[in-house]
Amino acid sequence: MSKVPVIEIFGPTIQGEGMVVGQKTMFVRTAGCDYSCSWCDSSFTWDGSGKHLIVQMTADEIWSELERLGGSGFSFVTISGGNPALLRNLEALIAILKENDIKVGVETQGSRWQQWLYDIDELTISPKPPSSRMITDYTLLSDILGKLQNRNRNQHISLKIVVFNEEDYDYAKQIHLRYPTIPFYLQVGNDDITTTDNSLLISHLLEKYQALIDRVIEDEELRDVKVLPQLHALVWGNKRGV
Ligand SMILES: C[S@@+](CC[C@H](N)C(=O)[O-])C[C@H]1O[C@@H](n2cnc3c(N)ncnc32)[C@H](O)[C@@H]1O
Ligand SMILES: Nc1nc2[nH]cc(C(=O)O)c2c(=O)[nH]1
Ligand code: SF4
Ligand SMILES: [Mg+2]
Repeated sequence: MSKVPVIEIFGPTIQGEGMVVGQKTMFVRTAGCDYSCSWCDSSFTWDGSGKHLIVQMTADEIWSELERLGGSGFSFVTISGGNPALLRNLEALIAILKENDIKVGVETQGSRWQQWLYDIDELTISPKPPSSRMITDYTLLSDILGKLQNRNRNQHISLKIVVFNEEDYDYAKQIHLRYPTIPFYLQVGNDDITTTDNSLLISHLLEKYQALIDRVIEDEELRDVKVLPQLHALVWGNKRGV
């Protein structure tokens, strides 16, 4: 059976971000990314610092670990990374999850296509703004979004842009104008991804959330938008595995 590089499996917890925020879920985090965002809060998946944590696992092994951790107390699994869309082999895991009536969410940046993206119930595509120092390939992004929209299944997709500054805000707006029919989320950027001082971090992130809300309120051009913090950061700070 084919294997995928897994760097952590955790939960049950809640989805802290985006369109299914608050959803009770397990997480499977795959290793490896084709990007290297300047502010990545999961850089251990790709920068070598988490190399010792990577385990090559079959779909059956991942399912067993999910059951061991979550028992029968979950109905949703979120696959994140790194970029899970680098891995064609995730097909087998998604099939097992479906067989067990588990809803599947995926977090990816819209830089790679896989056929199994059609089978994801809640798919978040998160193109990266200028502050990340990554360059968006709009031809590829449009191709991916076009495929997903044409299939018109029981799938929910959304665009989620992390905002750190005014340039990012403008980028987010431009993405929304390009793809106006796709549900659109703005997410507060966490610019202190190493601190362990939770009360300081939380008050800082809440201030940034308020500033982002204020920016949207005054903006008559941005109407159909949801503005969210990373809920898990407000509850647990920068703690890993939650
Ligand atoms: C770690 S990434 C993994 C999935 C995929 N590589 C991606 O970027 O969409 C999961 C989500 O966390 C967001 N994220 C990463 N670092 C962040 C930070 N410092 N502040 C806010 N969101 C962040 C990403 O934009 C993405 O939406
Ligand atoms: N609770 C929780 N929610 C999340 N939403 C997206 C996450 C991610 O790192 O992809 C994440 C995470 O790491 N934890
Ligand atoms: S695309 Fe996602 S995992 Fe990759 S570096 Fe950027 S935020 Fe991190
Ligand atoms: Mg995270």
